[in-house]
Amino acid sequence: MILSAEALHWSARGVPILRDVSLAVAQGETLGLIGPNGSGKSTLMRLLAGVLRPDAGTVRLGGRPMAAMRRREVAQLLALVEQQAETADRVTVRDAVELGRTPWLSMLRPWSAADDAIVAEALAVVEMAGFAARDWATLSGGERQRAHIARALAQQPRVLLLDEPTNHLDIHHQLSILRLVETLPVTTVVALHDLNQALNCDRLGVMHRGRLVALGRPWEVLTTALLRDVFGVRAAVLTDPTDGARVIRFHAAD
Ligand SMILES: Nc1ncnc2c1ncn2[C@@H]1O[C@H](COP(=O)(O)OP(=O)(O)OP(=O)(O)O)[C@@H](O)[C@H]1O
Repeated sequence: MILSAEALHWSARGVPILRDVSLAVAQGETLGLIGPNGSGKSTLMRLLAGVLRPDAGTVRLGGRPMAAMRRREVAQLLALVEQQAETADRVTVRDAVELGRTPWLSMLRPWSAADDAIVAEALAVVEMAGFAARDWATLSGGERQRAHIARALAQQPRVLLLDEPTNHLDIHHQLSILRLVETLPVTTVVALHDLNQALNCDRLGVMHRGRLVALGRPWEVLTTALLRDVFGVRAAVLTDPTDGARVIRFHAAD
């Protein structure tokens, strides 16, 4: 398993936020994390990324306890794109994306043309090549989100953690980012609110009140009973006549 969590607990000022969460993500897999607002998705992402330390339990990256790894080692293997992540300094988009190369640079391995190429490629795949010289502060919310993803890609991680990556994006860019996530040769954990988009993940984990209450293949997890009990909605499954794909339509619970 490339990334795993065993019995994670995390509290904020004595209030339990995450309780007894265990999961394992296989190499190359896309695991979707879903759950209502405040259910613990972002907290779990931050624990998996090593940004937060669990009060109890262990996160392993490539089989090794993350707590025993150096920050640089973790950053060479794993990148996190947080929700509403901000870059406060006055920088260009290219500067911000170049930061993704930091874990790979050293006195013996200074910036090179290869790094320029990696940064250019990362900007291109999120359709931001034309924005490289722009001031970060002038970007729209969706352009920032795509530039943050470019920064994470420039890091060339083996594991990519994306917290609501389609937030702020128009429908074209939502679909292109999700397609990118599916096709990237990396292991991905992605928190999503759109349950129809989540259906494309290999597996889904469902957070509810700080616990992981379901984990499995999307159609096995998203039962009408779970949608009612966890999300408080009534669901109807429809079939798209153009390609036979199933989609879920949601109604307020009766
Ligand atoms: N540092 C903190 N101090 C106090 N409470 C916190 C802290 N961090 C998170 N929480 C609380 O923990 C709960 C889980 O938050 P989290 O951000 O993980 O939820 P989420 O599932 O990502 O929600 P959303 O879908 O709204 O983004 C929330 O009730 C939140 O208010």
